Amino acid sequence: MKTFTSVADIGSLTEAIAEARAIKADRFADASLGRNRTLMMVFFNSSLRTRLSTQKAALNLGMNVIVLDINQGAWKLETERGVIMDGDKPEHLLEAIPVMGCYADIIGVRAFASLTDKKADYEEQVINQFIRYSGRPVFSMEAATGHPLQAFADVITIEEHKTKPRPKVVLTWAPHPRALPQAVPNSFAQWTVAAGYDVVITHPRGYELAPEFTAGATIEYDREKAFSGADFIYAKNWSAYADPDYGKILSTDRSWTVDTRSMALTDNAFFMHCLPVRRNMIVTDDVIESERSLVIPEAANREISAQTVLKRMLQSL
Ligand SMILES: NCCC[C@H](NC(=O)CCC(=O)O)C(=O)O
Ligand SMILES: NC(=O)OP(=O)(O)O
Repeated sequence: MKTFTSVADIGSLTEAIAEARAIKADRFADASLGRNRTLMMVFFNSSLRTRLSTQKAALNLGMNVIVLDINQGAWKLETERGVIMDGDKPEHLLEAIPVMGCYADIIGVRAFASLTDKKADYEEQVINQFIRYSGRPVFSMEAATGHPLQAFADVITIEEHKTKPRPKVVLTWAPHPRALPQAVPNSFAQWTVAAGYDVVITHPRGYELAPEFTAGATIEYDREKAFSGADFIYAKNWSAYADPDYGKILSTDRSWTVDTRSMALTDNAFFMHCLPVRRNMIVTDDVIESERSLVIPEAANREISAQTVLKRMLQSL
């Protein structure tokens, strides 16, 4: 595997899930595969889980790991070509990327959406430059439009907890005080449809996601109807995708907060969220602390999704 940015890169999802479960059963089976190989993780944005779980996965495979926080200690990077660099950014991505490629065998990139330039975001201009100019296999640690390591971990988690072959999986928008990217819901929709689940997406009008990510899912504006009979509730905030409101907050309606009343509409559903989560905005304390909450198992499976991807990339070197 040379790139990992979308579900298409993983090939057969059934095989990938089986491989992930085998890795989980014996995570040190390939402890020498990464010997003398270096993972470089490049962060343009903050992280807790991705940083720790991906490093842990690399260590399980015997790799060395370098972490670069672009906004803490590195030169500020210009990302656009043609800009006269007389401002506050001393280095251009077009030099920085091949330099990073000199020191790494595999590169992971976290670069969130700007939420101001929809074209640049949906063309994935930052991670695509890494793919083009680093000369190394590159994987997304959440880029502008997707978070595939999270969605892969979420699908592994659903596989571990489902009690029917085709569970009803509901992605629900929930309120948040800041404008957040569409990356997590985009990937969650893409991967759960690929996994063959009955996928329903519910949100206030105006929050429609990009159709290329939601194809195969049902959009249900009636939240009660969406929650009815659900086996899994996956909550997430995102900002508007549709023009002219791209990147904007259209609602902070707290009647969309997931609480015990809305969970009572479901078929005793599990609650899921990628974390970090704002309690009592996205979900109440009671629901996230309930025995049906899967937020910690999801985070634990981030090590497994990362290890599956790194293993395949190491095998391709
Ligand atoms: N990687 C998981 C989510 C990352 C990001 N959340 C955030 O930025 C939350 C920040 C806050 O709550 O202020 C997102 O939604 O894409
Ligand atoms: N879920 C997730 O990606 O968490 P971090 O942003 O903390 O890495």
